[in-house]
Amino acid sequence: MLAAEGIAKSYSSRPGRRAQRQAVLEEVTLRCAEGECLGIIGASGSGKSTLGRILLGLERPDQGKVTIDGRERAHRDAVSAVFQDYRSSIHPFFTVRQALLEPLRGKRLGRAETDRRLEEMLEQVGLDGSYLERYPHELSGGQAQRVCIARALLTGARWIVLDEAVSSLDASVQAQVLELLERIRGMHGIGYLFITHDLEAAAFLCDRIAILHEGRIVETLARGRLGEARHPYARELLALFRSGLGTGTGALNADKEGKG
Ligand SMILES: Nc1ncnc2c1ncn2[C@@H]1O[C@H](COP(=O)(O)OP(=O)(O)OP(=O)(O)O)[C@@H](O)[C@H]1O
Repeated sequence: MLAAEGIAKSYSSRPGRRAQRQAVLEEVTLRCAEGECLGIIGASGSGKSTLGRILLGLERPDQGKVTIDGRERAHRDAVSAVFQDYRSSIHPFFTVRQALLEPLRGKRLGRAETDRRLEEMLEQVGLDGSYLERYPHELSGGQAQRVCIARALLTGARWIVLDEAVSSLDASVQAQVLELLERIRGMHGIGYLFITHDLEAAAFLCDRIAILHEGRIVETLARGRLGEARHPYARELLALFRSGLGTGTGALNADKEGKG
């Protein structure tokens, strides 16, 4: 179980000035079981990416803790990430092979075993061995994001933080990558923390959706129970979604609330 308990984080809102701090997260508590997909949805500036970085161990909270199976500071290897900006996520001078080798460093695999793993992983994300020698600029956005997903899986992590991981892709490519993520979750039993502003995408992929508003999780809803939201902000968000004014891709054919 990946858990965050009582997370608080603030930043200095005016660097150099004294005691001017902006509270970004307050009392955030969540749990994500292995193999579960927990959506974290909220407007721009609500603190989603900050929470993602804390879950990844890239930043430390001012208060609270992140635990894996009850242990603190165990998350560095257990949690991996795929970010929105797939282009800068892969070093521009690295081939796909070099990018995918990064998480295997220190694993002492022979050349043949390494190649086998890389090709197998590429196939799992819908590419093949012919992509190994390509550079990032020779990939489409969807292909580059598939490489980032393959790299996250090669780390052997038990959870992946997907921070707006499909948001920069065209609508039809978004739908393909979401379907890929769902398939991979079934194959690997890996958990996702799916950070998004897109309720349609979250409703497609996630088992539960936590609604972040002004740094607090105001409500967490199971996918089939989105209609039961009680918090005014959650109800507003869902009403926008239903009226088609939400930020959804419009590319998904899923039965949003009934699926699963
Ligand atoms: N390192 C930092 N230093 C100072 N302020 C920061 C830092 N990181 C984030 N913030 C501030 O914290 C708030 C939340 O930012 P965050 O990126 O977590 O929000 P978000 O919900 O992911 O937004 P978006 O959807 O626009 O990416 C913002 O007001 C942002 O300016």
